[in-house]
Amino acid sequence: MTSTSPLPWAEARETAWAAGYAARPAAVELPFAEAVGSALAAPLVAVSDLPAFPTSAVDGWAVAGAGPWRIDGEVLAGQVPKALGLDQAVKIATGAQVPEGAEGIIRLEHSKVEDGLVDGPAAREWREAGEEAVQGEALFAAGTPISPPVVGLAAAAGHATLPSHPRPATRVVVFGDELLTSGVSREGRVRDSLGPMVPHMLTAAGAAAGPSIGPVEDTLEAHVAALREALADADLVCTTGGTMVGPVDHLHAALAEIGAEYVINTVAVRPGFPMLLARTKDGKFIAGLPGNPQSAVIAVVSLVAPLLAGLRGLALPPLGAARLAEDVPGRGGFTHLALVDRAGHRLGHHGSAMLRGLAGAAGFAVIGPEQAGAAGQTVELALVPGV
Ligand SMILES: Nc1nc2c(c(=O)[nH]1)N[C@H]1C(S)=C(S)[C@@H](COP(=O)(O)OP(=O)(O)OC[C@H]3O[C@@H](n4cnc5c(N)ncnc54)[C@H](O)[C@@H]3O)O[C@H]1N2
Ligand code: MOO
Repeated sequence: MTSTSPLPWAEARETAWAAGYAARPAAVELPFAEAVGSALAAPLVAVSDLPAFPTSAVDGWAVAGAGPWRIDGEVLAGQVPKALGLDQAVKIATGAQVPEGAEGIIRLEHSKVEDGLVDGPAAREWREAGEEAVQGEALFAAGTPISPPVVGLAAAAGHATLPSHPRPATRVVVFGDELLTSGVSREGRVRDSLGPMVPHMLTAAGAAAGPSIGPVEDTLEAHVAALREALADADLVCTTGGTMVGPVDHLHAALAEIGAEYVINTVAVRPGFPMLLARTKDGKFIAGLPGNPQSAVIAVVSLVAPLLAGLRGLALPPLGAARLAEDVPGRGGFTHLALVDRAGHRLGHHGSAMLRGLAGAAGFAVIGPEQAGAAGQTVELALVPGV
């Protein structure tokens, strides 16, 4: 590991995001399923009025003139009604186009039918054309996150695709001879928990995550080969383990070997400080997640999720808030990311080698450098993608 001073945590988040944003792929028209989770690259404009025609809000009778009204057929949703004559009524379904000439609708439950005539209180119980939007109106500005309701509205407003930034392809490369992919941990060897877990977090953070690679043998040659294999079909490769200076920690040497340059090399955060972000000459990213499983997740939260947000054209992921139910110690000059539940209590089993606390957490309470958290205090909460 080259000797650089760890970057302050808040700055590391912003640096990772800015690197992603600057490298975001050109916006293209993407089908909804691929656009969701990105940001609009152009304003979303209504292709038609919304509703495109007056639409009944109730099941009832559309009427014209003075009652009682003579019943003349029915109009269902999806049909085009004929114009309504004076003193006539047509049975109408919720969502059906209101006939021209209609002056009111009587709700079915308020109507009385007798001898082919209907009577009851009529009101304008329909949605006017263009009530939600008029043709050509900008519904959302460029940069708006494409959430599921934005997709729904885009469909309602007549679109089939959205101009947005494609999901970055990602691969996870798991380093470590000591790792097992089946059975129980034994004889100095432990089950790989990161290969099965991290891709789901990447998916939740907006990536198209391919299957994990590894465990990779603890030699420099094997590390370099695995990195090259992963980079061949990924925009971002997340490695796990090997970030430190142990006898078989080859990540830094492998990065040098493939000519990658550091964007971030260590972050002033506990746990997780050996995390890093590097970039290859052809602009692909490599995130080095520490091997301790909770530390690896902290690297996803701190560097990878902001990077992916930038690559999708989104703003830096906002932090939530947590009201601490108990005191939380600081970590000197480092930011402390402390697992808390929804009530603001610290979770047991929160060691950096453990996932048990994380699995039941609301997120990481952020205790800044040279600070401590006090019971009752509201602090920022770093959210874990997919949790
Ligand atoms: N001399 C020092 N040693 C260590 C320091 C230090 O400052 N000085 N920092 C510690 C910290 S903090 C961390 S975090 C780890 C980072 O280690 P590496 O990224 O090099 O990871 P490994 O050594 O390969 O593994 C650490 C630990 O995690 C287990 N592990 C690794 N990968 C997986 C996986 N896919 N699934 C489950 N568990 C995994 C591995 O068995 C080790 O127990 O360095 C400390 N050391
Ligand atoms: O940074 Mo290590 O991640 O404290 O366990």
